[in-house]
Amino acid sequence: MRYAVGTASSARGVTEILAGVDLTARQGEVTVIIGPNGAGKTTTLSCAQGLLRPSAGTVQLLGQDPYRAGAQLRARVGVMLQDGGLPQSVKPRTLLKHVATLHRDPWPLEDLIERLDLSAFLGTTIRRLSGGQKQRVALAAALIGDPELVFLDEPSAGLDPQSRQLVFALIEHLRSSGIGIVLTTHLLEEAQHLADAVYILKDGAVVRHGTVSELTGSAGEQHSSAVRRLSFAAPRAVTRAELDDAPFALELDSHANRAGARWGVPSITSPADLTELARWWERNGLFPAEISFEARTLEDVFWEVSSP
Ligand SMILES: Nc1ncnc2c1ncn2[C@@H]1O[C@H](COP(=O)(O)OP(=O)(O)OP(=O)(O)O)[C@@H](O)[C@H]1O
Repeated sequence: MRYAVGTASSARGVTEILAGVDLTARQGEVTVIIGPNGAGKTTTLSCAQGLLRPSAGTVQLLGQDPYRAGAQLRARVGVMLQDGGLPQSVKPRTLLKHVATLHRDPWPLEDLIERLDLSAFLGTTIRRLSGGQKQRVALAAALIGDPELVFLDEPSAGLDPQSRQLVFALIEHLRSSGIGIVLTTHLLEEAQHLADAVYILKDGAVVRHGTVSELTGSAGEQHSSAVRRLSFAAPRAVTRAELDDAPFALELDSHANRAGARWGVPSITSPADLTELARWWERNGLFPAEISFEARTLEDVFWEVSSP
């Protein structure tokens, strides 16, 4: 699957929402779109699915223009919308059975029920389900046709940790079966865990894209690929004069208690930087109670690119 959207607009062609979205998603991969509220994630998915027609640019879905394509293309694609889009007065089993009959070779219903742990509420009217239960039914409805690719708009929003694990496992199963998955999420840990490719959208444009390791290794012009984040627990409060003497900007990670505070040093790029920091500890008699060292996360990159 490939699609590139130059500019998209509403059906009346008056509102420019996307300008600068060039995105390719591949079969057998999880492509994750992240970005602040209103960045254009749902609009990008709507263009890709053929629900909106871009006023400029091209969109290709499984080699076809999704806006003009017919039912045959739609049958190959699974879609889970942000608001669920489920009929409220039917029961999940009835709905899933019905959707299955619309497809030539549906996903075995009992297997999907088990994977998403739906059995306890299959006979309850959808209107009466909890948000997380509805979410899982919506995911099952997107998958029952055994699609070649799926679009999932915030699939884990509102799920409890157990249900989220089920959804993660199912997404990994889809990937290993060669299905393409395009999803949006606000959970950056989830994105980091699942994504083969990440696109960060801001104000209707892609501002960064790449694999998680590409993004966490190189985002931000001032950072080299060796950037790590070090944090340490100070044995006591650090004075203003000591802070002024520090070789790097220190960030307060947690508030001071009797044992001192936890400080972050975001810009350690070499052993020489570490030596300088250790000299500062030595000069000030600050032998840390604990030190940890972490690679930057997708969340760090997200904050860098989304801060004004
Ligand atoms: N039909 C429309 N007409 C006018 N403006 C729209 C339309 N649809 C979306 N927008 C605007 O376009 C922008 C992008 O919306 P979109 O729903 O794609 O964002 P999003 O990244 O999915 O946000 P969220 O994280 O809140 O779901 C928003 O400012 C929204 O108000």
